[in-house]
Amino acid sequence: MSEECTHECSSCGSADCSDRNKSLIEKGNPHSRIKKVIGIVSGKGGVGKSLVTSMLAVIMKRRGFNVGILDADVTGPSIPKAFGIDEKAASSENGGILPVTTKGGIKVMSVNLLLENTTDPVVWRGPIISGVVKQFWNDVEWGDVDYMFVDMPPGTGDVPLTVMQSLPVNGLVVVTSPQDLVSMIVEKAVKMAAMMNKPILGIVENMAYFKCPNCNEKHNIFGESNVASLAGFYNIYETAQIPLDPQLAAKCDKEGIESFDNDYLNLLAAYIEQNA
Ligand SMILES: Nc1ncnc2c1ncn2[C@@H]1O[C@H](COP(=O)(O)OP(=O)(O)OP(=O)(O)O)[C@@H](O)[C@H]1O
Repeated sequence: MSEECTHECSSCGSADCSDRNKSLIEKGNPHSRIKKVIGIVSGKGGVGKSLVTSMLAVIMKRRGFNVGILDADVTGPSIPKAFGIDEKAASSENGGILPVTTKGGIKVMSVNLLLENTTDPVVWRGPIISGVVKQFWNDVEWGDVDYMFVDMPPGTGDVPLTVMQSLPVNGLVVVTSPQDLVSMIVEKAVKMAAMMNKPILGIVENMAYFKCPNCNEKHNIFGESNVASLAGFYNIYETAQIPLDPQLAAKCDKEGIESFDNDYLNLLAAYIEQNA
């Protein structure tokens, strides 16, 4: 328990109190049986968090598990597009919401599966957005899910904090770009995880290098990587690198992420299976 704890959870400002975090965990839907929850976080937006969430989900599905993706990035939802989902979420006979299942059998819930027009902006304040994420947990009938990947909002603000406190997150994967590593933005995400008592299962350095299709040489466009030293400093065992890859971008942006064929995240997925 934190030294600052006032034993009054509704007004106490201590973010690192384990009792407080436990008490805020949502119950979930009676028709959901979710075994492990893995949050995918980043220090800032646009570094490839949705891409990593989607790839890890696809790998776990290929390994034979029941997989779900809860798109908690409510103002910038990218998951339905990556999987080419056109349909809308339907209501269940129990009055809950049913997730949409991808071609490959992954269950997905995202605000874009509820909006009439997917290009409509979500202009909601933090507490409303946090409420939506809790509804995705409590009102969606997920059924059997071995691994639930949560695409978290970027940064260390109100909504990621609520997600970490409200969902029973077993571990986090931090996604970073090479520039983030230098600017220390990623360390804020790493330190937030420690404050919330959430283990970091791995760091993914995205857009780490470019491999020339002509000469096959690796180019460190943004300089030498220091992901290994950062991971060592914070005792994070597993690191992975994803290069800048136009084919991957095409799959992510044009509805084909389930057909990717690289092994960039295979070791991290195996580590998650063993340790989450
Ligand atoms: N390794 C990569 N190679 C090529 N393009 C990439 C790579 N990683 C991500 N991209 C592209 O960068 C864009 C942003 O990726 P993505 O949506 O996964 O980021 P994000 O961190 O989830 O963003 P946001 O925080 O806005 O939700 C996408 O168009 C994606 O295709």
